[in-house]
Amino acid sequence: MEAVHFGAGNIGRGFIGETLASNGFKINFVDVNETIIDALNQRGEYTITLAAPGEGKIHVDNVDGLNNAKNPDAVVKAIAQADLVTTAIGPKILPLIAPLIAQGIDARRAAGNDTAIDVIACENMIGGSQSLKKDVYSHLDADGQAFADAHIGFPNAAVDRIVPIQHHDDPLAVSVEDFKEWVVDESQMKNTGLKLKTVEYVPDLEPYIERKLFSVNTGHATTAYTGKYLGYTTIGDAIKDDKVLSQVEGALKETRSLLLAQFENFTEQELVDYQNSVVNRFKNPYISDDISRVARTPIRKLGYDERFIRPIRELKQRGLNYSVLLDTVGMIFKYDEPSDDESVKLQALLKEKPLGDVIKEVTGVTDADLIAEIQKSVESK
Ligand SMILES: NC(=O)c1ccc[n+]([C@@H]2O[C@H](COP(=O)([O-])OP(=O)(O)OC[C@H]3O[C@@H](n4cnc5c(N)ncnc54)[C@H](O)[C@@H]3O)[C@@H](O)[C@H]2O)c1
Ligand SMILES: O=P(O)(O)OC[C@@H](O)[C@@H](O)[C@H](O)[C@H](O)CO
Repeated sequence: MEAVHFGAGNIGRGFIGETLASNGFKINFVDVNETIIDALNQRGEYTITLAAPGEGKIHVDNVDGLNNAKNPDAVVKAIAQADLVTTAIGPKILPLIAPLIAQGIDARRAAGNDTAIDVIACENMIGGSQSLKKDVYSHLDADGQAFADAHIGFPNAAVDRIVPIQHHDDPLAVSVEDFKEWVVDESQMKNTGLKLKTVEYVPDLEPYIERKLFSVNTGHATTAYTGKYLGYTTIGDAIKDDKVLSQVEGALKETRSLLLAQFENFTEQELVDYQNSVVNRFKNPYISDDISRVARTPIRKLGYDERFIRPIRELKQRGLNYSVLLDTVGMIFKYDEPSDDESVKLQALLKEKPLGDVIKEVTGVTDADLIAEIQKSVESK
């Protein structure tokens, strides 16, 4: 079996690659990073190290690399023959790879390959694969869309494993935490006969992606932005500070109350245990994770359906408390990191325009009361 995986970065090599290889796939990694693609082609294998006691090794082989900037035709050809397509490339990049996936689908149609296949976006976002589907469909004509309706699934997914920026001489080496979780919405699959070992298939992903995004990612981002505000540079150092820890616990208590109000899938105790284990993962002494990675792209993280604004909106709608989340949003607007284009853009916007306008622009919030509350939070920092 062959998989085409877009994004040979941290989570791509450090989690998706491991899972696909252990399920017997040959993996065609697609990326624009020449160093990584060349190394994959030269060696056809790489090693994952577990950032845990004993530092166990996982060997991934039967891999190669395709450079989509230099050789897009090879990517189209690979999709035409693939049994599975996955991505871990970042939400903002999905629209950029959609034309190639559409061409791959057209190539399957032209070759009469009507074997069902799924395209799974493994990104930190709600509705990632379905959002990619929209982008892909905008590059297909009516016949291509009908073919895709019949044979190509875009099941949403949630993936969870902390994989920091890597600092090794070997460009393929990747150090990851032991914990891993990959959940797929089986109701949106077309190739239901292909279920990967160690991946969980659920009839409705919403509770799982929201539990993940509003626990792991809200908690992680709260650690990062509060940590940066207090002068830290790594997640491990920040979470040792009681002020940071109590901000994280407060934010998670608020998202927990929302998850409990929304879903019947989890008991309060299950959510407490889940969120405690999440916070313990941030304390993992075997990992050094830069705040600049976890806080990256602050404008994306302030988005309408993202890890702060969505729970705040939904808590407000239910009359539940969101004061710690709101306080953290104030710190995101202060996030000033010259190496991060979105941070630079946000700080420039704040200089150019009235605060209320910037809040509307980046969060998409239209509720005047909530805009005023966010404004007050930013001004308090
Ligand atoms: N790292 C984690 O802990 C983690 C965990 C779960 C989910 N995620 C999600 O996975 C996605 C990737 O995150 P990451 O940490 O692996 O990032 P990363 O930067 O390490 O990897 C992204 C890869 O995409 C490649 N890329 C960028 N633009 C491209 C293009 N136009 N065409 C082809 N390749 C391109 C980059 O070269 C890079 O190798 C994000 O959505 C992230 O939220 C990350
Ligand atoms: O990848 P982002 O920028 O959406 O979020 C940064 C981190 O919180 C994230 O990558 C986590 O490490 C990951 O989601 C853990 O599963």
